[in-house]
Amino acid sequence: MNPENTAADAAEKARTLIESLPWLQRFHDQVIVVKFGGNAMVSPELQRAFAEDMVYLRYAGIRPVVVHGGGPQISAMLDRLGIASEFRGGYRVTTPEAMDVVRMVLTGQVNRELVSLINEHGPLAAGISGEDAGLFRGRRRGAVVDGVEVDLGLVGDVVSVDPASVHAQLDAGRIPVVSSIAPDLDEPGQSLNVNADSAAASLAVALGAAKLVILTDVAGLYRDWPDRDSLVSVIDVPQLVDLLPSLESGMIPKMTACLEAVEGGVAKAAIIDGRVPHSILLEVFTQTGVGTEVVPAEVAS
Ligand SMILES: Nc1ncnc2c1ncn2[C@@H]1O[C@H](COP(=O)(O)OP(=O)(O)O)[C@@H](O)[C@H]1O
Ligand SMILES: CC(=O)N[C@@H](CCC(=O)OP(=O)(O)O)C(=O)O
Repeated sequence: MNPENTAADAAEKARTLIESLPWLQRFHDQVIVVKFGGNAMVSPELQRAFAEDMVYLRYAGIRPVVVHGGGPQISAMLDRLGIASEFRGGYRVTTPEAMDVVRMVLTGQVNRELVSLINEHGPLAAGISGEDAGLFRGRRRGAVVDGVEVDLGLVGDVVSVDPASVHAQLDAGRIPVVSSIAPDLDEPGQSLNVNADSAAASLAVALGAAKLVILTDVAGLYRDWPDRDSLVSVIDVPQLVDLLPSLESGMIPKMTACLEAVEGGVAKAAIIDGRVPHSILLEVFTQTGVGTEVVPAEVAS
């Protein structure tokens, strides 16, 4: 082996490590809410890398909070059970029969799997359903599709958050892993299906998070989807408000969530490619970040 190459490699590694110093300082003891989308958790390797990243953030002195999705996993279970389901405006039309499956898959399956993957590194993760300890309270919502109001069934928005249970886990040094189900404020005993991007934004605001990071299965937001040359690296709130009506399907709840988070005081929301292992480490610890960042107007201008 050439000793000069070895020295150059070592210098490069040291540069990469030291580049993280300002971010370690910036995010020390800060909450970062990470939304892990169902489409980003498609392989065991990606799930494993995600669990490692959460443990890495925790030992780097950051307070990660995970909110997970599971849309494809819910669809697969509904298919197996022969229950029809469709998406309107990016949201799943949820019948009472489908609601039982949504809750079973999110809280009973996906949440458990993520908790146990993180806990392979030590007893760090604690699963919390949005229904536990009054964490979320929801209200039914519809959607407007092509100018027409659509009934989504048992789909809700989070209208209030009591973050005490999440704070308690964070203060105990744990990594909370949250599923996006909310009790219906208007109908006791009824649960609502909340889009996980939207639940993550509500939680990020309530926790006063420094950042919301959404992992999905594309490199970020494309201005002219599906034109791969139109990836947006930074967009501010007024620009996003202008763009939102032209967006389609899964990007509608995602970008609405980023908007709500930043308008609610979260300094930055990022959409990044969860198919790239460890992409969140690059987003948190490097100057340039990856994917699309949503920032308040005064930061971008
Ligand atoms: N403008 C856009 N930019 C990027 N992706 C888009 C856009 N419009 C629609 N999409 C679609 O949104 C999908 C991501 O949303 P979704 O499937 O709900 O992901 P997740 O399960 O991570 O929440 C992408 O895979 C892509 O097909
Ligand atoms: C209302 C609504 O659409 N809820 C979602 C909840 C899961 C989710 O958001 O999962 P992803 O993040 O993987 O898309 C659903 O039923 O699929």
